[in-house]
Amino acid sequence: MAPFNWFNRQHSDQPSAEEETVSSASSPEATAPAVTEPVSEAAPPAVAQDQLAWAKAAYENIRKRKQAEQADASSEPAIESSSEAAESSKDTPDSAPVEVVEPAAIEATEPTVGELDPQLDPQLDPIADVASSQLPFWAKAEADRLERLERLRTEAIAAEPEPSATTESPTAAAEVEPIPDFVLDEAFLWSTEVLAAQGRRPDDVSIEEITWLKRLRQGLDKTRRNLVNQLRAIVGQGPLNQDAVLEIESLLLQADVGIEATDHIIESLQSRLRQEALPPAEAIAYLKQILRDMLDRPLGGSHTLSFVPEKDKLNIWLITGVNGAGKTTTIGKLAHIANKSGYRCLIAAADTFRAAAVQQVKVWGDRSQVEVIANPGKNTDPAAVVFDGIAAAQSRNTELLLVDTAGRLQNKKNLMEELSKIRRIIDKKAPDANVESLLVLDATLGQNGLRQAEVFSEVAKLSGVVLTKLDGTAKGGIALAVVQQLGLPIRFIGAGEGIEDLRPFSSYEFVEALLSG
Ligand SMILES: Nc1nc2c(ncn2[C@@H]2O[C@H](COP(=O)(O)OP(=O)(O)OP(=O)(O)O)[C@@H](O)[C@H]2O)c(=O)[nH]1
Repeated sequence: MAPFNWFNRQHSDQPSAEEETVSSASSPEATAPAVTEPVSEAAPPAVAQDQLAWAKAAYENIRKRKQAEQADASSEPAIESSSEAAESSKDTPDSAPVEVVEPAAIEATEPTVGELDPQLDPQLDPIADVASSQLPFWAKAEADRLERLERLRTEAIAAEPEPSATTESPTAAAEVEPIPDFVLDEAFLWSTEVLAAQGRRPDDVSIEEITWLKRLRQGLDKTRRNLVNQLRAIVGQGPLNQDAVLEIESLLLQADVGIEATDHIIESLQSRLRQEALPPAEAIAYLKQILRDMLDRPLGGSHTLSFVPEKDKLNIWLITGVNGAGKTTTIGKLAHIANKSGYRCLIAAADTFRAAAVQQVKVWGDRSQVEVIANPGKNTDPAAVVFDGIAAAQSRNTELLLVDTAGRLQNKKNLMEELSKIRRIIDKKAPDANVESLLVLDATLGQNGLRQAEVFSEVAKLSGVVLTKLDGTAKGGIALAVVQQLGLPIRFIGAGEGIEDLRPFSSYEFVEALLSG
């Protein structure tokens, strides 16, 4: 299965027709559109049924592609013993076999509604009386989703067997296995909802995309559970009032959203409240719209085409950030995507402060099969490395030159001078190049990361942010704080140490991962 590629629509920042409507009517004053809310937010049964059909089609398409790949692979001579294969699969975490969980076992691991919402009345058993209209909207949505998931498992896994299976005994059909590397769980259903709500077709969805969305959602799991549980308790009390809004304010601050972004969100909510009381489902949908508008605002308020290097032209991306934020890893991931997307790419190892940093960049260059331009001497002038990198790029018609720069914050003045000198070299040596200056920010640092970003934004003429480590303990609110306080767009997010664990940022997917329980 092809990894993420800049030229296919394997990510969702391209607005679908529906989403375009949303973004053009996306001012907070507009009523939150139902069309882009995943069906789990108490959608009418017909939409839920469509969603189930979509999920089944996506699962079936992925399974057919997987089986075709396996058939191709089995027709090639075996090159690894099973132990070697197990060994090699350890190197690429994404391909590490994920347990194939039988539907019954999935039942056991699927958290019940009570587990999801500890503050909820444990007597509530939405599955038992799903028809009951007395249920709060979120409990009904939860029950709908669990019911859909159950049907998805039974219908999708027991779906029509492949033609090869029908020629064998009738029992063969019943033994049609689920996709070996793929768990058909609640996160799968959520991922298909997010992709379907953005106008994607079930036949163009890949395992990588679903895996990515599951990992993003998992990384924000703790924040989401806390936010959603408490939000539901607040909005479940009826129309939002001022006390409720103040409770939401403290929730946002706990999620690392920061004062400025929180104030903006609260003001938007209150201005809507002055117009009319918000029913619970609309309150959460409206809050999502506010967050999406904030995240898209640095892009001019509407969706933008993917942030991709211009073909047949020199693009120079300066990668800045403090040591440990994930700069080198991000350079390796970007080089990998560029290489797989058919760009001629080069890396310039201009973080010469530590010899180990140059060596580390070379390791990622090998992994992504992209050449690294470096000066072996000690304490080489970074600007000289950039000069050599540009010269090499120009002589080879390179399209993307990734420049690893110094990350030390110890001395802001030196850092400023070094980055300014690099920019002067670029402006002089490659005046026609498209230059981006991306700050790599460790999302787990929360507000501390924001202070780092402010320092860099003063010295490095930043044009965007890469948020890393969203698979870790990040609360996620830093994304809103960065766009609100620095006015910088988030261009990519990293959610893992593997070379595939970087995707273009999608405000829609991020907000769904943050707020869709
Ligand atoms: N879990 C997780 N770890 C990450 C991610 N990105 C980077 N890391 C890890 O964070 C650590 C620092 O990453 P580097 O790329 O070396 O960071 P750097 O900014 O280049 O720092 P220096 O190497 O000191 O210059 C490494 O252990 C990476 O594997 C991510 O998205 N998720």
